[in-house]
Amino acid sequence: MAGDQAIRVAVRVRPLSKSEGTENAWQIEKNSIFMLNPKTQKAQPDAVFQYDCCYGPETPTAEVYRRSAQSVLDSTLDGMNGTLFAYGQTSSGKTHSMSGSAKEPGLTPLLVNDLFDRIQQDCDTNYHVRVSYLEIYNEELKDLLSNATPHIRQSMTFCPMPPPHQTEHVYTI
Ligand SMILES: Nc1ncnc2c1ncn2[C@@H]1O[C@H](COP(=O)(O)OP(=O)(O)OP(=O)(O)O)[C@@H](O)[C@H]1O
Repeated sequence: MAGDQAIRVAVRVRPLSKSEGTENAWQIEKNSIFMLNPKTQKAQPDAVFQYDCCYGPETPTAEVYRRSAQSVLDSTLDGMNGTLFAYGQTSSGKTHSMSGSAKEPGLTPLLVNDLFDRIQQDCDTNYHVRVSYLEIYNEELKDLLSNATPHIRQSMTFCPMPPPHQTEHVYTI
């Protein structure tokens, strides 16, 4: 558990695409999203949604990681279970936030790099790191690390390997 809550919910709003126009339908203030009246562009006080964190399009993934994901790693290294997942409709930015790109790495590579940095700093402890990568789509489970999806395995090069005497890697497929 990070902080005083077991579950924390953050909202990240992506930039509008060209087809979506230029006028925002919302406004972020602290941890709240206000829906705007389309005519007046003013916040509608009866349409306010509160979350643990709200991020607008200007917030880089590294900041989202620092404020909303790093504490999950902290808790996990303290022996607790932690889960970080993205949820949203198609095109809302899940892949951008979780996987990202070489230019702006997502929460997964940022967390994995952070994990191995911390493992490297702790010479007194043996760590087992297990990785599985699954997709559930239309109620079908796909193993993304199997030989059937080599392009995905090849793309997983973000993780620097620490010296073998410090860490044992067990890839559970
Ligand atoms: N915070 C952001 N900043 C800039 N671009 C973003 C951001 N979030 C998403 N995008 C862009 O919006 C588009 C849709 O995002 P993405 O593919 O991550 O959505 P998704 O939720 O994974 O969609 P799907 O469920 O269909 O796979 C992509 O072109 C992505 O680069």
